[in-house]
Amino acid sequence: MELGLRRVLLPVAPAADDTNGHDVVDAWQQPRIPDPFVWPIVHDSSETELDAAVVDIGAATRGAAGLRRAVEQVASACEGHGLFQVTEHGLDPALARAALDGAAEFFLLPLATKQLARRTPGLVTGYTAAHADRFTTKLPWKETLSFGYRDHPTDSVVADYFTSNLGTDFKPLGQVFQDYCESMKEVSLTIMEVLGVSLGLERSYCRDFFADGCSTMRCNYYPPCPEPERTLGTGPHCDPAALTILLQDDAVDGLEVLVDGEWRPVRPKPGALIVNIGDTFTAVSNGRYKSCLHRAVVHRDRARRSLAFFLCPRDDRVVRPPPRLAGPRRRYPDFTCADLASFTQRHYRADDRTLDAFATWLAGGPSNSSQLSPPN
Ligand SMILES: C=C1C[C@]23C[C@@]1(O)CC[C@H]2[C@]1(C)CCC[C@@](C)(C(=O)O)[C@H]1[C@@H]3C(=O)O
Ligand SMILES: O=C(O)CCC(=O)C(=O)O
Ligand SMILES: [Fe+2]
Repeated sequence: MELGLRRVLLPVAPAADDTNGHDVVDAWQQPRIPDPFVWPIVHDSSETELDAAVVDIGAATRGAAGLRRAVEQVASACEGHGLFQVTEHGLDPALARAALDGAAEFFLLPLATKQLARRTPGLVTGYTAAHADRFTTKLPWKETLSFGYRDHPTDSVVADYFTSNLGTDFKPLGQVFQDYCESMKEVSLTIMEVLGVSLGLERSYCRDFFADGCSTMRCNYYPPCPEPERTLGTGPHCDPAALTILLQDDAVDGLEVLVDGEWRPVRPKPGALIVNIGDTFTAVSNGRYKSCLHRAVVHRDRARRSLAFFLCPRDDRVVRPPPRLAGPRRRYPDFTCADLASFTQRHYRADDRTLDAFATWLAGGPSNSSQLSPPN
């Protein structure tokens, strides 16, 4: 879907603070990766693909038998590695294609244009090139564009984000992502119904908990890499959100999940969406469901794009397990997603132990700032 972005005029002069951005996009052209992109340890990928359950979410909404099957599948997946695939989700394939193509077009624009939406320090939203504005080591081999989504009766927050940050030339792309986020929100709430039932809760409990939530959409662009074995597109981590719905280029894999000490590639069924549990839902389930530990690898000769929709509750909603799940022992302290976002964006680089580090921080843990300031 050609969105005519190529005719977007460059701003007069790039801003002075864009050196990192230029250094990064220049790195994409080098024959060897610059040192800041070298990750000290990059474990090999397993030959064994992840055996991810394929959940027919459409059948789950049509009757008791479909719901029962879906509940069994998600319970088993979420008590294990925390990832499954969904089919019959209702996402219009043309809209999915338009979103992937639109993201592809955006990332091919001149850096100065992309930096019109550069990330504001302390926030998730905005454009970044390899997070070079935040970190100086273990830089991820990627560019990202992230923006917020919440349902609103009259505002189109995503469409407005694109036009207000990038200009009216981006109105068509903004509308594509507005429509995409609305679809993702509905799919995620349907999945939340199944997750709620699987935890023995009222079918509406989790849907209601997240219905007025504030979500984040992240577009990832992973350029071809001359030394893919020495770096990572996205390092090992658990998503801080409650649930992530990932759409990737059908033909270019890269997502991997740690299972039994192996990094197992995720090969989605064509048309399926990949879903993983995040830290916030681990807390809601009082530790019963596992936040999926995953990473993204890059390729020598192929670019890759992925669209991640992160479902979160309203910023100020207190995250705690319902009484039925709280039981005698609480695994995590009460928190809000505003606290968690502040932690990951200001104090700590989300990784494979974000939730535990966050709980320690909340409890006034080690004041040793070097332990919590973003590692360079
Ligand atoms: C809350 C978030 C922080 C990150 C984006 C996200 O919305 C969910 C995933 C997080 C992240 C991808 C985990 C790995 C490290 C990270 C720095 C990255 O590689 O992008 C994380 C994101 C971030 O911008 O901090
Ligand atoms: O690109 C991928 O496959 C994974 C991206 C991811 O994990 C993230 O953005 O949180
Ligand atoms: Fe992730």
